[in-house]
Amino acid sequence: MAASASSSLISSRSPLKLTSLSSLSWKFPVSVSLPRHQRRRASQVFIVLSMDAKPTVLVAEKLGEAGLDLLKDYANVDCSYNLSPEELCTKISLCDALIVRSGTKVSREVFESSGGRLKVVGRAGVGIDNVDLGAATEHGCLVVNAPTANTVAAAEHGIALLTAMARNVAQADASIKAGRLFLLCYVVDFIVQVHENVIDAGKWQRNKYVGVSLVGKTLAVMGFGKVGTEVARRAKGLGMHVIAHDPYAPADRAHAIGVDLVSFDEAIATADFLSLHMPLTPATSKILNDENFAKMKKGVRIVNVARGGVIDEDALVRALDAGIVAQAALDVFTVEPPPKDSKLIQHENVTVTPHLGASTMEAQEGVAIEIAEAVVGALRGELAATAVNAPMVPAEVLAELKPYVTLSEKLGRLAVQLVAGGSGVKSVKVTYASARAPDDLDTRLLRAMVTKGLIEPISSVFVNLVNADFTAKQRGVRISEERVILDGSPESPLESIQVQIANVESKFASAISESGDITVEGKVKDGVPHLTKVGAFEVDVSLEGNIILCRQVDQPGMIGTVGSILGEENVNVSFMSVGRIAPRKQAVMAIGVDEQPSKSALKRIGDIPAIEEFVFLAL
Ligand SMILES: NC(=O)c1ccc[n+]([C@@H]2O[C@H](COP(=O)([O-])OP(=O)(O)OC[C@H]3O[C@@H](n4cnc5c(N)ncnc54)[C@H](O)[C@@H]3O)[C@@H](O)[C@H]2O)c1
Ligand SMILES: O=C(O)[C@H](O)COP(=O)(O)O
Repeated sequence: MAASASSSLISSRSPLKLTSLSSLSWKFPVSVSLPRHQRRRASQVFIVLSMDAKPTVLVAEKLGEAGLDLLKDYANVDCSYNLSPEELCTKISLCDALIVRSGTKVSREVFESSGGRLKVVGRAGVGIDNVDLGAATEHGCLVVNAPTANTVAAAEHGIALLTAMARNVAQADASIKAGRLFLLCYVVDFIVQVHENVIDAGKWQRNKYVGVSLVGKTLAVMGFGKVGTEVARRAKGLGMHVIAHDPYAPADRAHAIGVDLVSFDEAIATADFLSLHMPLTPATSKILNDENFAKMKKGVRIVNVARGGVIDEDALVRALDAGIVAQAALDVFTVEPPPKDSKLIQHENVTVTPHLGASTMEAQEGVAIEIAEAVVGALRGELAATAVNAPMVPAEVLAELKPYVTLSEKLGRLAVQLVAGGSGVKSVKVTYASARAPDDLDTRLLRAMVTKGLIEPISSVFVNLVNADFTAKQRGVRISEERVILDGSPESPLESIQVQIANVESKFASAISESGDITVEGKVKDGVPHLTKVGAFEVDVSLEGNIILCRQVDQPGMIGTVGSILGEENVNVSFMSVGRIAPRKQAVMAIGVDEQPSKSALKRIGDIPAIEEFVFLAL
């Protein structure tokens, strides 16, 4: 860099306090109701809500009491079950959060109908296939789930179905009861006596319901995640030989419990029993189909407590009829509830339950607490550990990155305001200088906040961690990241962050660095973000309030001249700093001001003969 760039801090006053949120009206989300300058100050990493009124949480499916109590401590809770899609769309515009289980479709229309107010969708359970994640992300709505509390319940239900199927428990039970019901038709005692013996004998079908043993049989667990692992553990306890297929599971985790990971084809070809525990994704949709049933051992038995859509249900009926599949035990269906005349449901070799995998008292209490905590945390602006459509940043990492999060957003905000009207921002580079190893610094949050800073001042879009990448892409802004690895102590996560906008003109020519890009750089000093470089000029001004940048010929009295104009205009100066190339040559003066100076004040500054250019930047 050509500039030797000495930098001097001239004056410092107490930094600005953030605008209090308490005055903000609850009914209007901050992103809609506030003047932009207030909104910026109030924004948090994630979600912005006022603090003087409670948010509203719509609970659209039955949730355990403990979870409801937690929600009620923080929010107005509207428990409205069995809403039609239209009713849900109508209600949602009055809600900040929505909690569902698997029975409610949270479609694109729901997000569109929310008018931007819906900030969190909480899925009280694992599967999020009923939530349109793409639409949630586009609308900046966080989706959180409760991924752990029902794992054991689902695994236990899988084992219950496995054992019940192998021993025809459901069929035998239904057969005995059906026989007794038939009896009610007979009114004459005498006839009843006679027929009872006949019918009971007919339904007491000990030969028909001879089952198969589990011990020594091969169980293929398809999807070796939380539930699959618990099923495998339990099946080992039943003396089964357990293999698993999961393209993403680490082999050592499987080995640790005596399970071999095998290919899909090997799993389906060798299994006596298949237990399905993968999520429903485009890759797993109808993964058990005619072609794959044909590869299975004749007489295979299948348990599904994952999602109905992973089986081609018509193909399963064909495989059952052909005897390829001896039996199936299903808790989940492509359409829930399935049609009454479904051939699959009616099939005598099929055992069904109405999506009961997670339905134990214990699991439902656990899920309710897990989701209520996640939703309340998200509404408070905390990063959720169970976020589905945003990076999960552990609380301790977040605490450490907090000032850099603010710095990133403000640098983005400054950089974009330096762009001359008419030049489109297309290419932005963020450079992180740090002594930390690259894998020891998660920059996703910082990138998202630079994006927020870049996009919010020039659009009406509310950008947060959820929709930052999507929004940038949609606007054709390419954000690249670079790491500069410094020597020294990796104690603090970052030394500096630089934001460069390429191929644009600047309304403040001095902001263009040697690379030809608008360049601003900042550091965190004593926990406070500072602007430390503009173009080639080193400055030092705390990033609070607003900033005036002036380029001037370095000469005595400039600070006093500008300072007195601002004083006369009742504008409070918080910081002043001059970065110069060499004494008496070009210099950039950065002035931190609490208030926005009037047009006349700015004109008076511009009229100072030594000032060659200046710009006012709102933070
Ligand atoms: N019936 C119920 O009430 C009930 C209850 C809990 C969970 N579930 C469902 O069970 C499934 C598993 O839940 P979980 O909590 O174990 O989830 P999980 O994310 O912990 O595990 C899913 C596993 O599937 C694996 N996987 C992904 N694609 C795969 C593929 N193509 N082939 C094989 N494996 C693949 C993943 O790597 C992961 O290890 C989910 O669909 C969930 O919705 C149902
Ligand atoms: O994905 C899940 O968590 C299970 O399928 C449970 O769904 P449910 O909450 O509707 O019982």
